[in-house]
Amino acid sequence: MQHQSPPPAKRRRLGESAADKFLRCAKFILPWLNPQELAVISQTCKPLSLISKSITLQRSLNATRSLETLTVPFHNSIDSQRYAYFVYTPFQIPSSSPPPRQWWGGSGDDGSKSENVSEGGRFGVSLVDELGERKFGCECEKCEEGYCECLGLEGMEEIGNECGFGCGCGLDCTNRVSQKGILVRLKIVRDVKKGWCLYADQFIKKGQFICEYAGELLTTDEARRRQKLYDKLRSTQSFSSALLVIREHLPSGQACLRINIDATRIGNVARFINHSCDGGNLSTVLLRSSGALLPRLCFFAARDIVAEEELSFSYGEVSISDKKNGDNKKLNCSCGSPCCLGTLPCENT
Ligand SMILES: C[S@@+](CC[C@H](N)C(=O)[O-])C[C@H]1O[C@@H](n2cnc3c(N)ncnc32)[C@H](O)[C@@H]1O
Repeated sequence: MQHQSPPPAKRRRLGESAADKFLRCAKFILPWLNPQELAVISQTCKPLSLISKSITLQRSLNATRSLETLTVPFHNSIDSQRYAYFVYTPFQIPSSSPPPRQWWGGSGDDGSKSENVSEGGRFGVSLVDELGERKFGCECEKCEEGYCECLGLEGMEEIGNECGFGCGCGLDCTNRVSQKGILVRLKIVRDVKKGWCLYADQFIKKGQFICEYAGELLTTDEARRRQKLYDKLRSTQSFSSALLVIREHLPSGQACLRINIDATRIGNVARFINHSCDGGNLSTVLLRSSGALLPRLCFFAARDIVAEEELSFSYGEVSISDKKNGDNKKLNCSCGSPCCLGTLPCENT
């Protein structure tokens, strides 16, 4: 049998199709890479450099990886960092080590919401069994605006109740304002002193829901371990952590529920909200939802907020020990408010 080589034109087509396959694979794989890996691979050849550039652009256009209804872009006019890299979750999740990879910035990532967030997912740790049966909850089917007969308020301003997975009503219930994701236009802006900052990109009315503080739920031991690691990283390089500790005093007054949420590696846009010594323009509410084991920390507009305003809240009281902390641990505050204390509150984990 005689083997005939294809004519030159056909050979070129065969060559092109191998290149096409290579590019198709690259377009599939590169969005899974982190910025360092992307930078390395972009130096190997021109086509991969072009794909990396397009991924970087897509990433800078939407921090939410299409897991929210609205896009949240990055804006940076002060240095070359185009975006902040972290894994996006719209809700609290159990801690994950190592953090999973997440596809981000490929073509087709057009900013439209790609996945419906399940009710179970939104509540993180729920009191619903594996078959989805309610273990407890209420029978409500229709609730009044902001009120469900089944859920009595605790009488504490910063704690609220919403219908949830354990209720008979659906996601369109009016008593679930914090469960529909981010519905106000936001953007993430780079500042010389504070790093990334979350900004309003539209007028936001007082009382409107902004977002929840989403991230990994940690045990206290793990929170302490990570805080030590973050303090060390900060002492050697420019590094921002987003580990929040919430203490909820239970009605008995005898016990305190401690919740550690780390949005440093896995989180949502709330990880970009900076501290302000004057309390900022956001109020925080611990929201309990029927069927959920743990409350969620949610941000609401504390007053009318205009477009282009930075969103901020108070990270807590600045203690004398925060001010005395050695240079390694002490963080200077640049909130710019007239009552600025010059030091960021430091969580004593
Ligand atoms: C939850 S993160 C906020 C987002 C952060 N700016 C970033 O670039 O990712 C908390 C960190 O932001 C910085 N930060 C927050 N508020 C600040 C303030 N008022 N002044 C200076 N830095 C601030 C500190 O580095 C702090 O550890």
